[in-house]
Amino acid sequence: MVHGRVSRLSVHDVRFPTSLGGHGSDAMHTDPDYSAAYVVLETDAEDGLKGYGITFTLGRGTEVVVCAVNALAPHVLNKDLGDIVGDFRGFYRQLTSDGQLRWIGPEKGVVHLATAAVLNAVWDLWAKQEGKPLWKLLVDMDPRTLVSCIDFRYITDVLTEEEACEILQQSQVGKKEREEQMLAHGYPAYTTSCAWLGYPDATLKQLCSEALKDGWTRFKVKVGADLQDDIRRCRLVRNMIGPEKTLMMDANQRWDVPEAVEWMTKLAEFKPLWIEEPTSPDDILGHAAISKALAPLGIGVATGEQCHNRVIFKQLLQAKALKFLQIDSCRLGSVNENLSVLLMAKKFEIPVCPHAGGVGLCELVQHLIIFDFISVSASLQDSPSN
Ligand SMILES: C[C@H](O)[C@@H](O)CC(=O)C(=O)O
Ligand SMILES: [Mg+2]
Repeated sequence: MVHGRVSRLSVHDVRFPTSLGGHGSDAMHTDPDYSAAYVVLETDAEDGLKGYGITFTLGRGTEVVVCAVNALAPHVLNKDLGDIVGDFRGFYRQLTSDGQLRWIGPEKGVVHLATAAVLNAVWDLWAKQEGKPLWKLLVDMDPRTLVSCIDFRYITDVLTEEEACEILQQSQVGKKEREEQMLAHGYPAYTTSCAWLGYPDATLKQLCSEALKDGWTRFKVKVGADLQDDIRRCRLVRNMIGPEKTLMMDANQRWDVPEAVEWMTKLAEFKPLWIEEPTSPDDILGHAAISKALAPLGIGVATGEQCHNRVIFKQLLQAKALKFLQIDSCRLGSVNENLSVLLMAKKFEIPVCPHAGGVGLCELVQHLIIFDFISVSASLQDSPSN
């Protein structure tokens, strides 16, 4: 039973100098310092449990997110945890509808990243008080309670609360077996760690051969800055991993729409499963055009790590703009909003392959994707997450 009144919210600016080694670099983020706005919630409960929540940021961006978290703090402080999670939809809406802060959103950008950090901490505290990891808290929750955490505003044209409940009800079949499967074998993953854009070929080769030895079968390569470099690097990786293993490419929003099609046509010989973020994350119709053009080449479009909210995901799905949907545990408004996107993806039969390239993201998103497999999608087809 959840209990306690939130007595303290602290937020820390945590940064790692990853840019020094080119770790995490891509065609748009050439000097990323992996960072996080790190929120800690304390309550007056005697158990002494704390809720920890983060949002992923890069370097100086963290300062701005920390300010936004502090601006949201009054919504959480002195609130009863039972009241928060008892009306989680209302609490989500309270945070995202702050009459002064929503002007700098709404439900997007810095203020939404801050919302994610705060709500991630609330979910963490709830799970800890229940004595379960987050995925298990979600898996064990009855469908009605689960959907009561979701704000359906702006998405009822594609997913109503009733439909969401039906999806969850239908997926009750085989749930126990899928949970056992996850506990025994885990969730399939891919690696991006061999082929950040700032790595010289020698590093790429060494990391790729180590990853092969470690048993990795799916590899993502950063592309988009220079075509000749991309051809050389993709050839190198494809030759090392062989024709059977999976290769993905990620352009991190570098191209215009026609450029994306042209560039990927030249990289098609390396047989990528997907091209990730080929263009602006806001360009829904652009993604749709790229998807249509690349489908005959067997290349799907993946996107989502910088997708602002459920509304943009809704439109990407409606426009058939993506073949792989990449939720991000800290970009959307935490678990609450991610639940709505998982359910929409199920309705459109699009596999979810979470984004996790960033500090803390792998640790967070594994809870969402394990829940997705057990309680929503019930499928591992086309679902490698990193
Ligand atoms: C800046 C980040 O490292 C970004 O490149 C991560 C990413 O796009 C991914 O993992 O995918
Ligand atoms: Mg990416």
